[in-house]
Amino acid sequence: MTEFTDIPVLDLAPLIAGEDTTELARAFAKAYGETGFGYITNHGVDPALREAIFNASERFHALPAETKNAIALNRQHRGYIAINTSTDVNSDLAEVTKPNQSASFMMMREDTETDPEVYLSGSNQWPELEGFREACEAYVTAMSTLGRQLMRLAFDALDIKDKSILSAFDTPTIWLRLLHYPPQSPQAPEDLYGSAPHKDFGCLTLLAQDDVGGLQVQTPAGNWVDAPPMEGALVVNVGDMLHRMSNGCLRSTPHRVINTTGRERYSVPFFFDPHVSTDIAPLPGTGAPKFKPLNFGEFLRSELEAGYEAHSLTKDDQ
Ligand SMILES: O=C(O)CCC(=O)C(=O)O
Ligand SMILES: [Fe+2]
Repeated sequence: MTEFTDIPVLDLAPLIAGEDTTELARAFAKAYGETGFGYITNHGVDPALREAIFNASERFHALPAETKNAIALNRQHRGYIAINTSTDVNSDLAEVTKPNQSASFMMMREDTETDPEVYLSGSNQWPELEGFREACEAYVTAMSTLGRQLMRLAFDALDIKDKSILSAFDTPTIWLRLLHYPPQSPQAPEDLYGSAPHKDFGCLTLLAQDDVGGLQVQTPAGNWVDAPPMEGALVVNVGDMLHRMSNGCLRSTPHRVINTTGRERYSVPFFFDPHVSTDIAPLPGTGAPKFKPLNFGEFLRSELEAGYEAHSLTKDDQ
């Protein structure tokens, strides 16, 4: 694998303008084949939506603990995760013994009802906070549009002729995560993380971060490269499912957050994944399959249940 020292930048202007994307697709293949991370500029998302989501996040995290805990994370994986309650139990990248030094609000697709046949279907838990739900929904609408455009670009980059798989993203599985990282003491133990080393398990993550910094990306040689804030840009990375679909051509790269800046940090990852009924397998045209097919819903169930149990246990301990 090619070693890297910085995170590439991709200008999305031709894609957003509906112009020729041949060069962009080539740049995408290189960036995500080598680094698995990129800064996306000229992505077309209204800066006002970004401002509104950060404002909503700050107001949410400033609410009293009991108000936030009233909507604690449920089995549909929606709601509030308090600090010191989420340990990355599935991490095979580091021995993670201490819970993440961050708190978050998780929103998923807003379904009108919970369908027992569809894992994670349901409605969200909303706090009583004026304008909060509206800000989340408007942001998610814009990011879902961008997510679809980026998935198409990814398949172009892989030279996939039959793009019928795109219909798996018509009713996508999404998470909007409003993260708050308090400052960590520079004297904190080395294995205390804002977010412990992990790979994202889905297809694409579109991350907005404030101006504080703290995100780091691991190189093939095991070094950590900073992914500092870039004004107006989104940090986009590939997760394990797109890695499998691409038959290993696009990388799912480990990353972590350590916030020793002395400042509070807010970030907003948006996870864009296919419907839970989707079977994930190397796509035709990517060569002899290196991965066995798996069902996304079943995969999520095994991934999330372990985390949920660990999270509930920590909560009860407090
Ligand atoms: O806060 C960040 O910058 C990254 C968060 C992250 O990696 C995640 O939520 O998966
Ligand atoms: Fe992540």
